[in-house]
Amino acid sequence: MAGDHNGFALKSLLCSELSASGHEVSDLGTHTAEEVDYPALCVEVCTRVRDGRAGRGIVLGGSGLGETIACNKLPGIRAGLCHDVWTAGISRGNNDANVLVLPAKRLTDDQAREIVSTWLGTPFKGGKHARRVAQIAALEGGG
Ligand SMILES: O=P(O)(O)OC[C@H]1O[C@@H](O)[C@H](O)[C@@H]1O
Repeated sequence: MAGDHNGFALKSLLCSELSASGHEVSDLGTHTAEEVDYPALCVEVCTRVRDGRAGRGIVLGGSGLGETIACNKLPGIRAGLCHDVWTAGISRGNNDANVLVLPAKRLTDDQAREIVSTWLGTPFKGGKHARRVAQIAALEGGG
């Protein structure tokens, strides 16, 4: 997990709670409320997901838009910006998202907890969605 200055507080809360519930969690920063640039934090998370050191990644920002754009620049990363439980379920079930991006400025703690829980607990549906995920992956080579 990682988050910029906008996501720092919620990220710290979620890290603690996920750890307490038995998940193995790495907090990759930022560790203060001081303003930071988020792209490098996205790379830290996504690199671990790509090389298998992490099963999933979670990134928090203000809107989460910049983080989503940055994460999806890395081949093999399918980052979904999720505002609610519905989009969390779609991003996993249909898109096999391996990175969850949360808009910290628009979520209560409880909303964030519900989104993360749904996202972690929803399996990929496969079938026609696997075909589409493969078509997306092919775009990484220039289409
Ligand atoms: O808070 P500032 O630095 O203005 O903007 C950073 C935010 O801009 C958005 O794309 C990202 O979600 C990031 O958190």
